[in-house]
Amino acid sequence: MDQVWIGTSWKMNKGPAEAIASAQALEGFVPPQGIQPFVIPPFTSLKDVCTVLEDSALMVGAQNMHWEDSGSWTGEVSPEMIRGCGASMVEIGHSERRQHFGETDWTVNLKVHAALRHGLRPLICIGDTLNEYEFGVSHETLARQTKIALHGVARKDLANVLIAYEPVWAIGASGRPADAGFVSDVHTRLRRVVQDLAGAEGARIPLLYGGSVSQDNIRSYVGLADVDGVFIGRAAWKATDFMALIDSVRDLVSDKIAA
Ligand SMILES: O=C(COP(=O)(O)O)[C@@H](O)CO
Repeated sequence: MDQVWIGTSWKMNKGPAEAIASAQALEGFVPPQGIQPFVIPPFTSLKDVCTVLEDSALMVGAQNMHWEDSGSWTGEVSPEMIRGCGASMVEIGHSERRQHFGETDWTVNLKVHAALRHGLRPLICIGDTLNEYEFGVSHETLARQTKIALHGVARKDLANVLIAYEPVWAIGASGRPADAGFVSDVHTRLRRVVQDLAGAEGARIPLLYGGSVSQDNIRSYVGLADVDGVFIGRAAWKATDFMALIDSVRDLVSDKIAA
């Protein structure tokens, strides 16, 4: 592993003024060696945040995207529009979009192809529901979501793909953080899935964990061998908290990179 990814999505929070202020607070941040930080603001601030963070160490992404280049898709945003704002990443298939906005494994696949076609790095979110977890079929669900998301993707493009395992039951104020042992098991199995799909290229896809990550538990996830980063919500919305979370795993990351 050559780097650890630590990012936050601001979800539907921060209007333009607050988003710019948060970006300005992050602008001069120098992350510890081996950590690639990223922020994912709402669309209304995407261009402004990209401008503020243009020469910074942070990457910027969008929270969603349509798969077509343009057309009569009222309310949607195309890959070119996102590129035009200056973003280099795009979050695809977050469970909140699957749950509330009809996102399916198949639309995730279309969006992954579109992102790669347009030079955007897709951050593919996969996750098991509480029912799936309790019935013991999490691994089947995650393998299915991963295989469909990556279906037809050329091996050379896999170097630009990120996957975040985010149990639906772990996300948000009512979620409970996943046990590190369970995350380790999931990631080890996911590693096998991507390796079976795409050999050495698949084996290098960064696998992040997300869901109620906080200052109390971040080290338990980042310390795991098959966890290549974390994707954080609430606990990282304040810029100072985000930077503190990153700083708190400095030693773990340098050990990981050296290993
Ligand atoms: O949803 C996510 C995690 O949210 P938490 O508030 O940390 O539970 C993840 O996608 C980052 O936005």
